[in-house]
Amino acid sequence: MLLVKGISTGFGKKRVLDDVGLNVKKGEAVAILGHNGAGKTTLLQTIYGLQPVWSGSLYFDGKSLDDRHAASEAVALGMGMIPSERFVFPDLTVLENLRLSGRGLEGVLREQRLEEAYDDFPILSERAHQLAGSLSGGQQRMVSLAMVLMHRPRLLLLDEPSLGLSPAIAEQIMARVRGLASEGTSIVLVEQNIAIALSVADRVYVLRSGRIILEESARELENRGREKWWELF
Ligand SMILES: Nc1ncnc2c1ncn2[C@@H]1O[C@H](COP(=O)(O)OP(=O)(O)OP(=O)(O)O)[C@@H](O)[C@H]1O
Repeated sequence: MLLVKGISTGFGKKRVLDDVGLNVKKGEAVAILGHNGAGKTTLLQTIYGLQPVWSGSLYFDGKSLDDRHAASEAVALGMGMIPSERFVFPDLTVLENLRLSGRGLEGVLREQRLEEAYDDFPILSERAHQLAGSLSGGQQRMVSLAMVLMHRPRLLLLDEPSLGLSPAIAEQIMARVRGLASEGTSIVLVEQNIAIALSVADRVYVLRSGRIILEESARELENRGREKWWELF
């Protein structure tokens, strides 16, 4: 579904990603692990089209993304991204956020997706007419995910979805992400919390100073034992 071949990028003269390669199959969940500043967010942004590619190539669903012009093409291509910072319109209600995200969808389909969002996260139905900015951090994260899912992306990019959430809420969100993968959505997940990453990921890549230093299955990483995890970074 996604093939990243030897990409490099950065900011100004500073190189942040150096010859990074990875692949994600249909319905596969891949986690990107690494220290702060390793380049994980930059990698997601580059895949989504928010960051120019200095060298290397990206392929999505077998097609080259070399001639992509703007990140605004990502949704039409079938990508969705949830950044780590809050990503709702705080002065709009939950329902208005979801409807806004679903603009461009045909009316019946949009209403159907809305109902599915409420099925995924019943609390959003209860809070439909509440301003999104007044919700808890976890509920806002649910709104973000539901907004992105209005377009049923084939590739979902998630930047630290569990950050700052209680374990119960994080698990609720990750359970939905696991469900999406089992329904065929490909996932790229950036996570600081390795246990949470392993609860979703089939495979992991470790990024250090902008380079991939390890790729292995989630099971292999699990088998190393928790106490060995940090040595990898
Ligand atoms: N807009 C920017 N302008 C200049 N440098 C940036 C910018 N965004 C990120 N960087 C730098 O790029 C490097 C990688 O940052 P990035 O956010 O991709 O890392 P990360 O692995 O996601 O870390 P974190 O877990 O802290 O978010 C860092 O050195 C960071 O300071």
